Amino acid sequence: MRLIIKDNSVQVGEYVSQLIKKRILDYLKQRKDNRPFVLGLPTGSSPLPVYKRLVEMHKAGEISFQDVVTFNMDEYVGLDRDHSFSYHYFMWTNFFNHIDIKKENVHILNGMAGDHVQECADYEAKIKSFGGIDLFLGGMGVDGHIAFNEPCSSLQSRTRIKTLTKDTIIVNSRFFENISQVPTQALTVGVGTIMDSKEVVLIVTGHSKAMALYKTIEEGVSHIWTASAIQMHQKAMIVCDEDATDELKVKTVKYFKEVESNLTY
Ligand SMILES: N[C@@H]1[C@@H](O)[C@H](O)[C@@H](COP(=O)(O)O)O[C@@H]1O
Repeated sequence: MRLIIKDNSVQVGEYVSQLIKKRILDYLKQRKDNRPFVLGLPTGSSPLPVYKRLVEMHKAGEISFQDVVTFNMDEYVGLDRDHSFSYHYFMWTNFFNHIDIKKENVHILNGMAGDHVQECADYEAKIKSFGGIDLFLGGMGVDGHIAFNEPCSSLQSRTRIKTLTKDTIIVNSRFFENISQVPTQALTVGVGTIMDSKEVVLIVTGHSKAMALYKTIEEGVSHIWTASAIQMHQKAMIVCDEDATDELKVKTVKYFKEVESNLTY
C-alpha cells in the first residue's frame, strides 16, 4: 500500500485529480480495442476538491470523459434520483453535469428499486460486462467504513443492501436538514467488489478520520474497520492530509514521506 501525505485537502484534491487524469489518458493511449476506462466513484465531502479540479481540467481541454464509464459506490434506499439529498443528485450537481460524460455511461444504484436483490445483482453484472473497474476512488467513514460497508461487513461482500449504523446516520445528517430525514438503509458495492478493482485509491482528510486511518494502516485487517481490507490489495493507495495522520506513529509518517519523495504517480 502507498500512503501519500499532503498538507491539506486542496492538495489532496490536486494530487488525486492529476492521478485520475493520468490513468485515463495513459489507458486510452495504449488500449487496443474500444473498451472504455472504468472508474468507480464516491460521494461525500472528501472527493469534492477532486471533482472540482477534474471539471476545471475538462474545461481547460486537458481531459475528456467521452470514453469513461463510471460506477458509483452507493445510494440511499428510498430517495428518488431527483431528491436533493440523493447521491444521484450529488454526483450530477457536483460532477457529471459539468463534464462531457455520456449519460448512458453513468451508473448509480437505484435506491428506489422495488427489488433490491435484483438491482444489486444487475449492478455487479454490469461492472463485469465492462471488464471490471480500472480505478475505484473512495473515501472513508470516521468508523473506517468504505462505501457503506459498515463495521462487521464481510470483507468478501458484494453489492447489496446495508442497514446504516447510528454513527453513520449521525455523521451523515450534516447533509440533511434534520437527522430524521437520513435514510436508515443504503445499497452499496461490497468490500469484495472494491477489492476486485485493478486499483483502489482512498481519500482521507481531516482529524476526524485519524483513528480510522491508523486502524486501516497500522493495525490488522479487520471487518470492524472495513477499509483495512485494502491491505490485501495489490495496488492500493491512500492520499491523506496532515490532520488525518494525527494517530499514526511518527516513524510511519516519516517512512511514507521518504518513500514518496522518490516516486511520482
Ligand atoms: N457512503 C459514504 C462513504 O462512501 C464516504 O466515504 C463517507 C465519508 O464521507 P465524507 O467524505 O463526507 O467524510 O460517507 C458516506 O458514509
